[in-house]
Amino acid sequence: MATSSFPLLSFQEFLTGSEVEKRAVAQKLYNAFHTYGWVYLQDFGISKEEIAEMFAMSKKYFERPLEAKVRDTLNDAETNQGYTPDGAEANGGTDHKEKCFNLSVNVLQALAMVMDLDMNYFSSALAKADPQLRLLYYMPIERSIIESAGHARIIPHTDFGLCTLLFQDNVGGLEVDPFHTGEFVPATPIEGTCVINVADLLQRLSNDRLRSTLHRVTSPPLEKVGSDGMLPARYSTAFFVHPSADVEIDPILRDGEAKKYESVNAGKWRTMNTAKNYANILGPDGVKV
Ligand SMILES: O=C(O)CCC(=O)C(=O)O
Ligand SMILES: [Fe+2]
Repeated sequence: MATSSFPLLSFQEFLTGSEVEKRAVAQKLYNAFHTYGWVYLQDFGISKEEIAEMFAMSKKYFERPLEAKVRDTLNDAETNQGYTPDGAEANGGTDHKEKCFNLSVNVLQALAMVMDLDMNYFSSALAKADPQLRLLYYMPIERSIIESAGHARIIPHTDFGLCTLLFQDNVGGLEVDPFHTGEFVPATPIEGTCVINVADLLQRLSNDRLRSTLHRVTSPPLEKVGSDGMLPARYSTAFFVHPSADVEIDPILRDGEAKKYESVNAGKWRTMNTAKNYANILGPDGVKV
């Protein structure tokens, strides 16, 4: 089985174990998020078959003609739904979305346990949430293009919500720079796992105790590159967990700690970041006219 430089954790005992077992998993999760902002989770309550079905649906979606897909192009940063040239956010995966949502609430509840927050803190913050299941398709492309300056399959970024659940196929190319030093480490695909990363709002809420990880997608390992220098297609699915629009994210301080971030409104934060990410297609106001 492939291994990675990042912690790999079974979530089983958090889902079905005793209070003591739950707490032990929660602490490991917190430690991974504190040190790396990144964890591989195993036994998280979504079956291999369900994940395979999600990838099959994604493949079918992207195989449709471009004209059909562009009809659903993202046109409003506040709604933040639609096809974009980099990938797509599509409906039709409700079942999976619900499962991913339950998993994210569990993961956040585990963190709440260690952060001494009310156990319902995150389920309340997500009560009217509109999380997004993003289906990503990276088309086959020449390696020399991806590796030229300023190019990548997805450029280095942090995610801007609370956390992200990520399912990737076995192609590879996802890389993480946990310490923001410019040193990217492969986040190798590991069968039967999903990756969970901390995103900006959780970093702000924890006053930097949890790390929002810089990541990118670039060329996979050389053995995956064709003799013609072409990178194979790559599919992944990201599930972005974001609080309800009316929630204020104000850093939770420990005794004597200085506040590192101003409070932000989650709804405005999401619209602002979506508008910024898609400025090319939405224009400066975040709405296509
Ligand atoms: O495709 C991937 O593995 C990463 C996708 C990602 O980072 C994103 O959509 O924010
Ligand atoms: Fe990301």
